[in-house]
Amino acid sequence: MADFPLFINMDGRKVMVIGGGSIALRKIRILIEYGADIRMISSKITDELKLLADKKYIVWTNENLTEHNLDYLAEAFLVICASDDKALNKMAADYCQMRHILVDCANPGEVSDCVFPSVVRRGNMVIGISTSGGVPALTRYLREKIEVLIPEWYGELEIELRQKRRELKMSGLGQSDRKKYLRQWIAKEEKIREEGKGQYENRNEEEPSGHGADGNGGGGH
Ligand SMILES: C[C@@]1(CC(=O)O)C2=NC(=C\c3[nH]c(c(CCC(=O)O)c3CC(=O)O)Cc3[nH]c(c(CC(=O)O)c3CCC(=O)O)/C=C3\N/C(=C\2)[C@@H](CCC(=O)O)[C@]3(C)CC(=O)O)/[C@H]1CCC(=O)O
Ligand SMILES: NC(=O)c1ccc[n+]([C@@H]2O[C@H](COP(=O)([O-])OP(=O)(O)OC[C@H]3O[C@@H](n4cnc5c(N)ncnc54)[C@H](O)[C@@H]3O)[C@@H](O)[C@H]2O)c1
Repeated sequence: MADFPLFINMDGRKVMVIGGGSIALRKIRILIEYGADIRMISSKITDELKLLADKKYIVWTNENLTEHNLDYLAEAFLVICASDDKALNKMAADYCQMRHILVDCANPGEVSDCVFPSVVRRGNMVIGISTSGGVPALTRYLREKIEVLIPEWYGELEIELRQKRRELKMSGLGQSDRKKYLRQWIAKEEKIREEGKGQYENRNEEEPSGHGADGNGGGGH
């Protein structure tokens, strides 16, 4: 059965990552972009992860998870099982499921409530792509296709539309009128940006700080 796509506010949510290898690093890099409160448990970790711990992006517990210290997981919102010890990953996943803690296991065939999608991100606008764990290479392939269709300026457009929507709500217009105006506004603003592409890109060069479209969260993993 296909997975249900649910967009979760991860700001300040506790995530426990088990393992300190390449998969843990990949997941942690993604989670940092969404403000999660990241903990990692593993006695051996990569240099990049050590650097992230030193810079306080993550809190590192320098020991291995065992059946005796599974309570490290107790307060987590999400647990990522990314150790190379399959039996340990399974034990941790079972512990989490008993307690209704979300769990994502990096190994195929293990207990998993969720997977990481591939992401096209333009500011607050997020497109998540997944094959429900089936073919990650297809997920990436589709991400690369969709990225071409959605220019960076959609992030800025979303911020402008947010304000417009607020104004429309305060104007006392009914919902169906608001919907009509917003759709017209989106089409108009999109056209302006598409037609003035060159000009628009130059404008961004003059204002390197930009206006909130902070790019793609999916690439390079
Ligand atoms: C989206 C992305 C996010 C991220 O994690 O970075 C992601 N995988 C990405 C890329 C990718 N991963 C792999 C390849 C090589 C091709 C291949 O081998 O297939 C490529 C493609 C490439 O890199 O070109 C290897 C791989 N991946 C998994 C396994 C285990 C298995 O299933 O066997 C193996 C085999 C390991 C082995 O053979 O040892 C499993 C998972 N990978 C997932 C996510 C979840 C399901 C996503 C979905 O529903 O589609 C899940 C279940 C993990 C989870 O639980 O979250 C990221 C795209 C980022 C981007 O946009 O560029
Ligand atoms: N999801 C994916 O995309 C994907 C891709 C490749 C591999 N995998 C699977 O994910 C797992 C991790 O892969 P990797 O490349 O990061 O491996 P890795 O060898 O780079 O890292 C494994 C880490 O697990 C740690 N570890 C081992 N036992 C532990 C314990 N009891 N408690 C805490 N940490 C412990 C090790 O110290 C090490 O840091 C593997 O089992 C692999 O098959 C998943």
